[in-house]
Amino acid sequence: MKMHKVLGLMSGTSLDGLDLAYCNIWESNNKWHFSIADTHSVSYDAAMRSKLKNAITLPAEELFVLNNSYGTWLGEQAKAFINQKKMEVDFISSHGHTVHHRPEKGLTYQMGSGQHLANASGHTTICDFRTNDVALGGQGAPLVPIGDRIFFGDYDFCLNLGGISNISFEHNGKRVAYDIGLANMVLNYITQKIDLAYDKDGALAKTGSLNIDLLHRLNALDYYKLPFPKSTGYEWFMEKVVPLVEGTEDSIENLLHTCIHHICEQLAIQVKEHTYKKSTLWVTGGGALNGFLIQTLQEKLGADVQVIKPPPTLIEFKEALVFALMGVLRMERKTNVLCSVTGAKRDSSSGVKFLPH
Ligand SMILES: Nc1ncnc2c1ncn2[C@@H]1O[C@H](COP(=O)(O)OP(=O)(O)OP(=O)(O)O)[C@@H](O)[C@H]1O
Ligand SMILES: CC(=O)N[C@H]1[C@@H]2OC[C@@H](O2)[C@@H](O)[C@@H]1O[C@H](C)C(=O)O
Repeated sequence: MKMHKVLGLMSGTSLDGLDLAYCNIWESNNKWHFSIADTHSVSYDAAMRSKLKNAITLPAEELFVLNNSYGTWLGEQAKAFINQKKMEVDFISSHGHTVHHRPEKGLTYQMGSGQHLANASGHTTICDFRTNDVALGGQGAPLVPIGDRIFFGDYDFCLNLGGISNISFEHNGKRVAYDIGLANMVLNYITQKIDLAYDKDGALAKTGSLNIDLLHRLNALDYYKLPFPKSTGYEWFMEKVVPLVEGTEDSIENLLHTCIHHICEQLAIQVKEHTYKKSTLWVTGGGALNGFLIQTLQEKLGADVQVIKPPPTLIEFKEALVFALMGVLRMERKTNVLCSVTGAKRDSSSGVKFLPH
C-alpha cells in the first residue's frame, strides 16, 4: 500500500486567503482513504487581496508577471509551512487562484505559476487542473465532486458554500454537480460597504427583514433557469448581481437578510428537485459557519432533508484536501475530472507537473 504525503493548496473565490492541508492519502481494498495531518490558512492582506481581485482587469503582460510572483509567493508559503512542521512531502498539489473563467469561450485561467511554485518550495508541484477539461469542451468546474464521490459518497448531497454555492450528488448512476448560484460572494460584497470582511454567524442578517422586490429580482436571474452542467463565477456576479444590489436602497441588515433567503431558496429548489426520500445534505465551505444561513436553509428544506455539518477542519479544508487527492490521481494516471460533472467529451486525468530546479 502506497501512502501519498501531499500538501494541497487552495485559494478560493472569496479572497479570504490561502488554505494549506497536509494530507495522507492511500488506497486499500479498492477504496481511497485520507487523514488530514495538519492545516494552515494564510489570510491575504489588503494589498494581496486587491491584486488578486484586480487581476481580471490586467493587460496580458502584467498578468503574466503577477502569475509568476504569485506562484513564487505560493511556493514560499508552502515551504514555510513544510519547514515549520518538519513535514515529509511527496509533492504539492495546487489549485491556484481563478482569474478568468469563460468556458463558453474555451478559456479558464488559474494564476500561480507551477514552475515558480516548485522552485520556491523545492517540491514537485502539480497544478492547472481545469484547462484540459475546458479544452475537451467541459466547464472546467466544479472539480471537487470527484472528492465528494470518493471520500464522502455516504451523503446524498455534498454542498459547498464558498463564494459561489455548488452541489454534487449521484443521478442515474453518475456523479453530477454544478454551481447553484450565489453564496458568500454577495454577502461579503454587502458587508464590505461597512468595512466588514464578512457577517460572522449571520448576526447582522438575522436582525434584518425581507425586501420582497430584491428577492424576486434575484430569484428571476437567468442563470437559475439554465440546465446543468453549468458553472458561474465573479464575472456573472459583477454583471448581473451587483447592479441589483446597488439598485436597491435598503439597510445592510435587510440586504443581507434578503440575500440569505434568496441563497437558501435556490439551494432548496435544487435539492428538493433531486430527492425523493429522506436525505442527508453535507455542508462545507465558510457558509457552513453562518448560523443564520444554515438555520434558514434547514427551514426551507423541511424535515425530510437533514443538514449535516462536518467538523471545522473539513468545513474549511475540504477543497484543499480534494486538490491533494486530484494530484494523487494525476500521479497515478487515474481519472480526476468527471465529464458527467463538467460536460466534457470524456473523463480525464488532468493537471500539469513541474519539477523544482
Ligand atoms: N463564522 C462565519 N460566519 C459567517 N460566514 C463565515 C464564517 N466563516 C467564514 N464565513 C464566510 O465564508 C467565506 C469563506 O468561505 P470559503 O473559504 O469556503 O470560500 P472560498 O473557498 O474562498 O470560495 P470558493 O469555494 O467559492 O472558491 C468568508 O469570506 C465568509 O463569507
Ligand atoms: C472556475 C473556478 O475556480 N470555479 C470555482 C468557484 O468557486 C466555487 C465554484 O465556483 C466551483 O465551480 C469552483 O471551485 C471548486 C473548488 C471546484 O472546482 O469544485
